[in-house]
Amino acid sequence: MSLRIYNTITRRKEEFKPLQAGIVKMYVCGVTVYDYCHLGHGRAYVVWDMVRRYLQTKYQVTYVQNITDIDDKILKRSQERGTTMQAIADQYIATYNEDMAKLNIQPADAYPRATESISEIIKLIEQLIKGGYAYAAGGDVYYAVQKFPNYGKLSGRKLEDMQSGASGRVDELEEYKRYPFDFALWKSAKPNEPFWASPWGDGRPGWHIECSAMVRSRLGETIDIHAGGADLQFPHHENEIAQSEAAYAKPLAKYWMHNGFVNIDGEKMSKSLHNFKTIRDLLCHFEPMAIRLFILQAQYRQPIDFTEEAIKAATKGWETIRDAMLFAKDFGAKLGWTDLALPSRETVQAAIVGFEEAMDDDFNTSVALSYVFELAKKLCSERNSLLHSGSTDKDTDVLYQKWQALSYMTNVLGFVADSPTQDPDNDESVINDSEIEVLIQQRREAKQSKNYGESDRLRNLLKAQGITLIDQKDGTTRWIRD
Ligand SMILES: Nc1ncnc2c1ncn2[C@@H]1O[C@H](COP(=O)(O)OP(=O)(O)OP(=O)(O)O)[C@@H](O)[C@H]1O
Ligand SMILES: [Zn+2]
Repeated sequence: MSLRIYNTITRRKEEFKPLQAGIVKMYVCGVTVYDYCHLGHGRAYVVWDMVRRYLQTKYQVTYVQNITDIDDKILKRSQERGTTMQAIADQYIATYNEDMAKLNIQPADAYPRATESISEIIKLIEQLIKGGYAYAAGGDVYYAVQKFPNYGKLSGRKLEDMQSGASGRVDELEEYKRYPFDFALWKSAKPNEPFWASPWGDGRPGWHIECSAMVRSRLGETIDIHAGGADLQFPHHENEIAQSEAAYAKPLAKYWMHNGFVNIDGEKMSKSLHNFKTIRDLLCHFEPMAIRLFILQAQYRQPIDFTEEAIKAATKGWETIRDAMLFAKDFGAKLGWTDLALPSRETVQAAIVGFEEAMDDDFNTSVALSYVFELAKKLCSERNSLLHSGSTDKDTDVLYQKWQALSYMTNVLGFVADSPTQDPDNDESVINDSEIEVLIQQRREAKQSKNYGESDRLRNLLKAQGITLIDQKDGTTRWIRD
């Protein structure tokens, strides 16, 4: 069987055929950097990492993921903290990288930042104005959605229906818009905001245009896979299509992929709903690979309900996989195994047929994991007999083949069994002073907005990491390490 991918734009599973033989160009929409990542973000990037790893077994993959470092939310956070947008962005890019490394997500081949792509963005906007798809008004530039006949082709929304369902209100900051669903490509500078010079005056780019410009500059006019969370289908990806396809008259991407949400009590985990668990918080209680397993137990398009019990259950599952992965390290010498390196696909091909069929069926990791568990349980039962009686009555060559197949599959799914050796003086799992200050500041903001649940959560989070807070009479907070 060959790989089939559910393509959001055609609404069906299609055989995957890259544009150019042997090569895959993949672009994933990245985070807006103004806070710690939560489990929903973790899911998105674990899923795209798994897709990338599986594609890497057959193709040469170039994976680009942008960083949105210009945005109202980043600006607001920088004003609250009395610092610059860049300082906020740098801080949360660093914490993003730390969290994702713990989940064993491979770094992207490039992480273009919006602030570093301004000239490409301006060029693209100029091209859209020239083509009659965009208009400048009052220092802003808007995309005229009615000029793009295919508007709505990804999300299946029609402008007529959207219009009858809309209240007709126009954002007061976008007063120059001619039509309610037009969207900003460039926003004129407001007082105390960072800005860049442009042919339309000082200002900053809108969100959607950055991805169109970065796909073009990093990967080209048409790419193989464009991916992101299901909430990005509309308006973000719809608008990216409108921009890029109007400018270059070519499809932006051949396959559009979208991951399902992590929900809590039936609602999307999100910062704005205050119902989120940060990856950092979860890593205080759970092993990173248990979180990775929790995410991959579901097929990537299905919703996942977050509960602590479900991650506890995934922890048990992970321990079985981990012990089986470590089988060769623990017993290989005793059994006379000499080659403990990761096997090639050719070596294990016959033993991974079911696993690959599941992965070929739109990356069905839920079924693929059943093949991992089948082998892991067998290896763990041998592990028990080796631990208790010091020997096994099984054919050691057969056991070796099982271990090789398991190693191959777990590697494709991105699991690592060895906990990284830690230098106690440079232990990333120990919260550092600046991270403590950030959490104290967040707690102060939570208290100011009378969100006492959140302020208690932050106090407990710090307590769990051995940090005790002492509130002072003057409103400041001191802290000590236990
Ligand atoms: N609960 C979730 N489940 C799965 N994916 C999510 C979830 N929340 C965000 N994502 C995905 O994470 C990626 C980065 O999201 P982004 O930084 O834009 O945050 P966001 O969607 O605004 O999150 P929030 O709603 O919490 O502010 C996007 O692809 C988004 O779809
Ligand atoms: Zn994007």
